[in-house]
Amino acid sequence: MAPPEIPVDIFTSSGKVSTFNNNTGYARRAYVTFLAGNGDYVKGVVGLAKGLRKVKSAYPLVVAILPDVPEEHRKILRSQGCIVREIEPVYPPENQIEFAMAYYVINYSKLRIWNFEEYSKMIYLDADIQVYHNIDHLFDTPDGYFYAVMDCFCEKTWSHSPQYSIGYCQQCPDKVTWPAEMGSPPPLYFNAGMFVFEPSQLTYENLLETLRITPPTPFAEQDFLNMFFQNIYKPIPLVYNLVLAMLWRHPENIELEKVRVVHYCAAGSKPWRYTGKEANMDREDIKTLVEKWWDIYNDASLDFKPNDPAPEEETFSRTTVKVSMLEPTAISYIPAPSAA
Ligand SMILES: O=c1ccn([C@@H]2O[C@H](COP(=O)(O)OP(=O)(O)O)[C@@H](O)[C@H]2O)c(=O)[nH]1
Ligand SMILES: OC[C@H]1O[C@H](O[C@@H]2[C@@H](O)[C@H](O)[C@@H](O)[C@H](O)[C@@H]2O)[C@H](O)[C@@H](O)[C@H]1O
Ligand SMILES: [Mn+2]
Repeated sequence: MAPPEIPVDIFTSSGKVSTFNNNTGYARRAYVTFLAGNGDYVKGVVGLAKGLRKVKSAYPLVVAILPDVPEEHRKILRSQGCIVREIEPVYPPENQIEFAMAYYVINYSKLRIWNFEEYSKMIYLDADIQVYHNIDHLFDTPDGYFYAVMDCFCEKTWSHSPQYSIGYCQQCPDKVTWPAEMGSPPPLYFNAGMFVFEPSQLTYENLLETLRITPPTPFAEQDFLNMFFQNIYKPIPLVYNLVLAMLWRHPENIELEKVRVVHYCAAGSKPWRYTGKEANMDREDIKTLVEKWWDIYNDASLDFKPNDPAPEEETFSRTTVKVSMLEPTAISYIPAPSAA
């Protein structure tokens, strides 16, 4: 029996939300990203910080950095208004696994963000993500669930998986149905480049304890998080994390003008490394999305100014959206407000 419908107020606003500050409410919300190494991903974080400012997000950006991030990069991030938090690495148990990308092994360190207990709710964003329309309303989703966008299994990076071998993808479950002889279809699976979560010491300890006894798999912490949060995972609309491969794998599922968040995760699509030479990188939509990223990155008016006014009170239209809390196995979307 479906649980009762829980009316949920989802604010749609022109990008500003009042942030009352009695330490129990909105003030304990933040975006968080992850930065490792002394390479060029720091450009991704600067772009993200400026993008959130452009859409007038009411919340700060915390950057969880590994010890190997150089002081010069830390200064750049602070100069852009980021809250820089050094974390210790997290390594998976000893393994012979071949990760889909060798560097994925460092992504387990993302798990430290569950320990940021000074925040009641956070939205994690990869550094290769850009936010083009305000998504602050996602902080008002009901607590107790893990919200993220469903991934796609059609790229070669999935060639290790049974889904890929039979051409099955959750983005089009009727195209190739899951054969009965292979048991039940895989549970809904999210892309771990963006998710809405609640930091908690208990969850953090459970995560690390479970990791110690979980053999690593090709998509590293993304596979692990999907397994760990399987029973409370709630899919949210694709507009909140456009995995670029969706543009050529499932164009029928995408209305680009409505997309709020773009995830530059396809091979060759990192804007700061873009050459246009890899497969699909010569597409007009990809070129436009890379240009849009650079427009924000190069826009000096979006640089942090220390005396930037705190987001002022803003009237916002409040819509009450009934979100039936169906079991995670059924796709229950939080309808996306119309693009701002
Ligand atoms: O050298 C690196 C590689 C990755 N990352 C961080 O780890 C995340 C996940 O890696 P990536 O986005 O490249 O994986 P993809 O989404 O492309 O599979 C990045 O977004 C960054 O936040 C980083 O800081 N430095
Ligand atoms: O360490 C595992 C990574 O797994 C994910 O990236 C992959 C995965 O989503 C595939 O499904 C896509 O095909 C691929 O393009 C994409 O790069 C996350 O975006 C990243 O943050 C990180 O967790
Ligand atoms: Mn990414």
